[in-house]
Amino acid sequence: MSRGDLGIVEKGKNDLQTEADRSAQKCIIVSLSQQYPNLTIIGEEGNSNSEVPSDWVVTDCDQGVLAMQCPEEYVNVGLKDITVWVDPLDGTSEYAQGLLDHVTVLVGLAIKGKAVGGVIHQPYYNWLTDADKLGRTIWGLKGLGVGGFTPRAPPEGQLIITTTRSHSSPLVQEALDALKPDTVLRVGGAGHKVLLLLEGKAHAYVFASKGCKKWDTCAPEAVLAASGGKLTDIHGNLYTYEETVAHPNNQGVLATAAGIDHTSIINKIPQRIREALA
Ligand SMILES: Nc1ncnc2c1ncn2[C@@H]1O[C@H](COP(=O)(O)O)[C@@H](O)[C@H]1OP(=O)(O)O
Ligand SMILES: [Mg+2]
Ligand SMILES: [Mg+2]
Ligand SMILES: [Mg+2]
Repeated sequence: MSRGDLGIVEKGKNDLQTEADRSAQKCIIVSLSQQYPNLTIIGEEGNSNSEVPSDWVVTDCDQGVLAMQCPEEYVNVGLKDITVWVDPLDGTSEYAQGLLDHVTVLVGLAIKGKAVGGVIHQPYYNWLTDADKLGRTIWGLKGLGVGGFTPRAPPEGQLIITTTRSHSSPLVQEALDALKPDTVLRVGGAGHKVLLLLEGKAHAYVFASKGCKKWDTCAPEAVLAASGGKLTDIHGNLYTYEETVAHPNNQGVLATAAGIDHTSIINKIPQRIREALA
């Protein structure tokens, strides 16, 4: 970004990759693989086993998190049960347009195919308002809770929905119309939208479209679940995250904040949309 050249590569229609996506992925994958050899890690930007500068490699752990009691159900988990899903830069389209606070870095942890843990790092949080306090890191583990931030409930008596700003379609709009929201917040990134749910700025995240992939939803799903919320496909089914699963989330995304009735929102999705995303 500061070099003035993002190194953009077009991977497909409305699907960019920048040098930041490539570099962040190398940093995360090399760091995790050095600390945990043989860990299965799947990153959005393909294989990244290349050399990286030594000061990119993270060799320490968060002592505050390590000091916590590991929930009983994870004590005996083996390395082969774990799949880590890395989205090194979520919200690339917005990043390329300079909407930097839409960007997050997502690391999701699945055990036997279930999304149970995740980190959502927002590197440019506060960039326009308080540059001295730039960035924040939110993590969650089902059974333990959310750290780095205190979730807040969305306002009662209204429905605020967050959705895509750069990947809309007539079907996406039709789903929103059916839900009759008071307000629609169109922002970039799956991580950013789930942060809006955690912050109490939106009640639901609705994306009745293909396009998101497993690395977009694994960490957000786990952090949201750790806070009491829920992320599923448009039919209300959980995605699974085992190593062999297909990457695309072809049945869309529907997520709700803690305390919001997920099923009642699912039930308002018109049949026509369900069939289109069957
Ligand atoms: N059609 C698509 N092609 C590629 N990526 C998509 C598409 N739709 C959604 N995504 C990914 O899901 C994220 C959330 O979607 P949206 O911002 O449209 O709500 C996007 O930032 C992008 O992740 P990424 O930026 O990591 O490539
Ligand atoms: Mg991408
Ligand atoms: Mg993404
Ligand atoms: Mg990405």
